[in-house]
Amino acid sequence: MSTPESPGDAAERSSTHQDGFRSGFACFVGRPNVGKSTLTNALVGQKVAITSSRPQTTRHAIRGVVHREDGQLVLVDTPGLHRPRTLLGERLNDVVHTTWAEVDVIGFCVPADQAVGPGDRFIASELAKVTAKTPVIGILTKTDLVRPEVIAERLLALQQLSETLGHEFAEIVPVSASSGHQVSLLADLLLARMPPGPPLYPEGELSDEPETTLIAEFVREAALEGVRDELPHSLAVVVEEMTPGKVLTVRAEIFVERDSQKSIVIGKGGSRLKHVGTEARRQIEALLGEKVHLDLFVKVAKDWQRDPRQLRRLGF
Ligand SMILES: Nc1nc2c(ncn2[C@@H]2O[C@H](COP(=O)(O)OP(=O)(O)OP(=O)(O)O)[C@@H](O)[C@H]2O)c(=O)[nH]1
Repeated sequence: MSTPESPGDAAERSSTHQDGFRSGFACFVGRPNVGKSTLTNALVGQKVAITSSRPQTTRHAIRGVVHREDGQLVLVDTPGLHRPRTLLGERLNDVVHTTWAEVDVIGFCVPADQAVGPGDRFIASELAKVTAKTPVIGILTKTDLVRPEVIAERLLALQQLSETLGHEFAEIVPVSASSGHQVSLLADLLLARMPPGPPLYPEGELSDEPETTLIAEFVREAALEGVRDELPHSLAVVVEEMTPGKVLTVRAEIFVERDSQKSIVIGKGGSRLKHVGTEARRQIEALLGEKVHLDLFVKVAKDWQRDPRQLRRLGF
């Protein structure tokens, strides 16, 4: 993983690409759990965003890069937009708004297995404030979960959201990230909205997210596994240190809000934490392509979601 090349490098590189090459940024918006991260992964073809069956797990704008013959699509994965109740909630919404203002196209995701509702209309009205000029593609996700008649019904309901959006959708497309149905069509439609330009990232780059952030997300995902009901959103992970050696040693701290949560994460005699470590280590090794020794520590940071100082320390 590296930073994008400098503009000079990009200009030089463009001469080796054919005319008509397009490149730019896209992001997906939608209620929590509608399948934005899964769709990002399906488009990129490798696990970069964190998926989970619980809402609000994507906290960072993780980028995946789709490399194609005719263009390059940089995908920005935002947190779920929600009505803010805590400082963390407000910060997450700011991240979303900033992202919308910067991208070339927005994919508005609505799941096929649920009716269009107030949550979707809320997002459409938020989008209306920012996206008068940005094309919005309506995406019906998870089409594998419902019958064709339902898909038709939902597509109609999705189209009607354009009234709240204030302008027509640039396209409307049903997809399934799980089966792969129409995923490459979606890539075509997104790419068509990119301006002409050279690749922004070297070939082979899939994610611009710093490795430490991805590693922290792997640990967080493993720590939440099986105890999501007890620890919905009160868990944060910071990678404190990565020390090269015979094996790379990674030291990470898991922050919880209360002592009771600390014992849940650790488990009887440390058994759960050990399992979390094994699971996260497997993913980190796959990411880095080398053997890793993972040291995990669990700490209590009281009410970190409401404390600006702690939020900064935890990277928000
Ligand atoms: N059957 C089916 N399930 C899907 C599909 N896409 C996503 N899912 C499931 O839906 C759940 C939520 O998916 P995510 O990709 O995490 O959703 P998200 O919109 O990124 O969620 P947040 O990060 O909370 O905003 C997961 O359990 C996925 O496995 C799909 O195409 N078909």
